[in-house]
Amino acid sequence: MASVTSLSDSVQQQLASALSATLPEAAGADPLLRRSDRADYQANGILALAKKAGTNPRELAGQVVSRVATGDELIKEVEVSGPGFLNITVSDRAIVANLAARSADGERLGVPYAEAPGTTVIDYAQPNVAKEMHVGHLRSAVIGDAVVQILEFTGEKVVRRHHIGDWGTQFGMLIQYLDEHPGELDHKGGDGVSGEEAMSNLDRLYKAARKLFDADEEFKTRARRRVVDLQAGEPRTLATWQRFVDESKIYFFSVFEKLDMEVRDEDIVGESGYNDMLHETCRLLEESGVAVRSEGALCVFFDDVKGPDGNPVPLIVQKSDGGFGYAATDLSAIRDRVFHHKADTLLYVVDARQALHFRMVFETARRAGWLNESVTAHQLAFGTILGKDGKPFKTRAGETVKLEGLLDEAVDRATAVVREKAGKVGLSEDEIVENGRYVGVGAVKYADLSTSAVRDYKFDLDQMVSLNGDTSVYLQYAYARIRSILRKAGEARPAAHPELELAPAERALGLHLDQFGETLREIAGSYEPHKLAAYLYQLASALTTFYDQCPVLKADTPEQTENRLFLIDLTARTLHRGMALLGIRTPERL
Ligand SMILES: NC(=[NH2+])NCCC[C@H](N)C(=O)O
Repeated sequence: MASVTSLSDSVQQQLASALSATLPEAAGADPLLRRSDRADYQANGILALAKKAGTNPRELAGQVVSRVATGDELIKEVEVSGPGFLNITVSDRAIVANLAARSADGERLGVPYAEAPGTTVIDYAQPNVAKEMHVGHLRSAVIGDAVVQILEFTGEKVVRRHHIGDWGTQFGMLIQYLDEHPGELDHKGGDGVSGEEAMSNLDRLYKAARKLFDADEEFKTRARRRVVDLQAGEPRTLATWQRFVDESKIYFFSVFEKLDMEVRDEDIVGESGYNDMLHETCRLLEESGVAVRSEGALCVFFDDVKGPDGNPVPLIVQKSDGGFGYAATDLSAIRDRVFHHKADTLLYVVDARQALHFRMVFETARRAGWLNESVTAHQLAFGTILGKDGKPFKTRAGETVKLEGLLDEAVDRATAVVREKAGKVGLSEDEIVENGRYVGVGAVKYADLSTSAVRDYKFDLDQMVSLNGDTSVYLQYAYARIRSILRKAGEARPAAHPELELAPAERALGLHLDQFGETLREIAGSYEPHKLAAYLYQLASALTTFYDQCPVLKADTPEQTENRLFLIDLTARTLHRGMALLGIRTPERL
């Protein structure tokens, strides 16, 4: 099936050609079409073009109007308004015909692929080995997953990278401790260790190792030696290190599963994965003069990065003791992603508090020539999750909040909400449990995805599972309600009736459905999934108005009923697809 040109794109093209026929120097100029309350669209671009050409804007607008073909095909009416705007109304027939073409396009709903898709490597969902995941990791996972889904839908080649923290000096202490207490990571119940048990094992071990490290000088020395062994790739040390990684992965996967999110083992390439590249990265930076030795350390300096004392704060690529840190790994990862994976875009879904690190790393890579105009890197920085009190989210004891507990609580609350209505819908206990899970996890994801990522937001479960307002469960109910009407009407896909006149609420719904592809196109360029959430919420709101004003099963004629069924069917499929792109399920019955 074929992709569908949106009504707004078609109108835009017609205006642009009328415009360039009227004013040849305006060829290729953008008529700046926007949705409008006065008509379907308003074009605001003529004003500026007329000024530039030294002609009267209203006159120019009038000439453009006289060149636009009007009728039933597409543009029904176009008129000059105000100082030189155009108000455009499209025909009912064009709306329904456009939607019918979308409906015929199966799963893609007429959404075109990007014209020139590229390769994006996206770095997201990157917890740390032997450490509990926190709410920041939740944000990275949820936002990153949505961006992956949206980019893949537009045809972009996406390489996923989970840059887990699995390397560094802290492993010396852990490895040494485990070698001295070999039973500590054994699983009591045999092989089938749960994620929770894995994490509590690791946590206990971490605390014990830390305690010994701080108290016992000789242990400290032994631990430091193991760091050297690890970096040298000494086999026994590596084997012990691997146990930490494996145990942590059991835990990570259990959390990702709870999040209802696919993470593939082969996409987990942690900091250790770049170990072999570190020396070469440093050599390249030093030989090109991008990095210089300063007090023994290999450093990159920036004019605009200074400490409180006014002295420059460099990016340290290699410490004076020869050790490599976070920056060396990230610079090596850039080389791998650009030269091996042939990426043209690198994305990093990481906490805004790491913005300076990434700014310095990206600038260093630019100076080295690894990044340039055609190979770019962006941090999709996200803000902090706050508690209800507006302070960073902590438990009462001041500890960071455990992710699993949070998800469990969301699911509990959601299950209660689902249960309340379950009788009316006739849900079985299994369905209640399954829906509770999809509604609860969806609530958490949607809350995260419905505000701009850089903003902090309050984690408020009551609000998140509320049936009214901008929540996932509101959208999920909108979907389920349509599905229930369609089931009542019989499962055959309803046909469109372009010959019918549309009510205002039908037009509004139809014009919004038409914008799906454009919304995705915009997001694929700006990496702002919250705009998809906003789109879907507006879609559900347009649907609510439609229900209020347009009886479906009791419409005036059978054709009108079928056309309305057709409209809500396409709405349901658009909701379903859009929510799936956000990583949220839409149960059939709720
Ligand atoms: N390439 C990167 N540095 N990615 C981000 C890694 C995030 C890091 N593991 C953390 O927990 O903060």
